[in-house]
Amino acid sequence: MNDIKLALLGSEGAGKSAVLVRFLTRRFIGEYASNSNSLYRKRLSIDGRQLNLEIFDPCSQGAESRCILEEPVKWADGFVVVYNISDRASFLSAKDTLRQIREARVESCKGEAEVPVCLVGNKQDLCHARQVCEEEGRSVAQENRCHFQEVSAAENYQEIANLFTKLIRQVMEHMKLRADRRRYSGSKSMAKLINNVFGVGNTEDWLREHTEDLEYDSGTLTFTLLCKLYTHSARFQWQQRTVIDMQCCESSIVC
Ligand SMILES: Nc1nc2c(ncn2[C@@H]2O[C@H](COP(=O)(O)OP(=O)(O)OP(=O)(O)O)[C@@H](O)[C@H]2O)c(=O)[nH]1
Repeated sequence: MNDIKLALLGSEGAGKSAVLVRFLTRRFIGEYASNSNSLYRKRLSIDGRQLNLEIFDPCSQGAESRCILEEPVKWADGFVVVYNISDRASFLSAKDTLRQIREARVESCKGEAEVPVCLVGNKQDLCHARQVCEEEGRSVAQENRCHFQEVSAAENYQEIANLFTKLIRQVMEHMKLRADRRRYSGSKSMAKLINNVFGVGNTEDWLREHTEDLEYDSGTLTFTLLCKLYTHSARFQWQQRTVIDMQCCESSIVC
C-alpha cells in the first residue's frame, strides 16, 4: 500500500481547513479550530490502488507558524497552496509560498524541484468581492509549473475532490519516476562494478554470455538472475545470486 503525504499551505483564514474538511467529509463546517497543527489520515482507493493518505494542515497563527514551511516542505510528497480570491494579501503570500517550496526542494532534494503542487483560489462564492482575477492565479500557477483551480469550499464538493484526486495521481507518478531513476542509477552502478571488478568492457555481451537460469516471476515483474562468473584463466568459479528488478536489469543491459 502506498503512503502519500500532502501538506496544505496558505495564509491565515484562506480556507485551508475548510477545503480539507470538504474533501475528507464532503461537508462545509463554518468554523475550525485554528490554534494547532492537525494531521489527518484517510485510506482511499484511486485507479484501483489502495493508498494511505496523510494530510498536514498547519496552524498559521502564533509561534508555530514561523517554522511551518521548513517541516512540511521536507516531509510532504505534494502540496495544496490555498489563497482567498477576495484577499489580495493571501494571494501574494501564496506566491511567496510557491517560491519557498521550490527553493527548499532544490536545497533539500538535490535539485529535485518538481514536486507536485496545486494552487487553489478559494472562496469563489465571494466573487462580488474578488481581488484576484482567475487569470492571475492561472498565470502564477503556470510560472511555477503547478496545477491551478478556483473553488468554493462553502458551495462545492466535486471540484475539491477532483483537485485532490489529480494531485494524488501526480504524486504517484512522481514517486514512480523517482523510483525508476534510483533503479536506473543502481543498475548503472552495477554495470560499472562488473566492469571494474572483472574488467569486462561490454556489460551487455558479458551478461548474455555468463547468465544462466533465469527464473521469471511474472506477478511481481522481478526475476532471479543467477550469474556464474568464470575467470578466463583458471578453475576459479564465482557464484553470485542477485534479485534484480526486471526494468533494472533491462537498463543495465542497455547501458
Ligand atoms: N464564503 C466562504 N467562506 C469560507 C470558505 N472557505 C472557508 N471560509 C471561511 O473562512 C474562514 C477561515 O476558514 P479556515 O478554513 O479556518 O481557514 P484556514 O486557512 O484554515 O485558517 P487558519 O487555520 O487560521 O490558518 C472561516 O470562517 C470559514 O468559514 C469559502 O469557500 N467561502
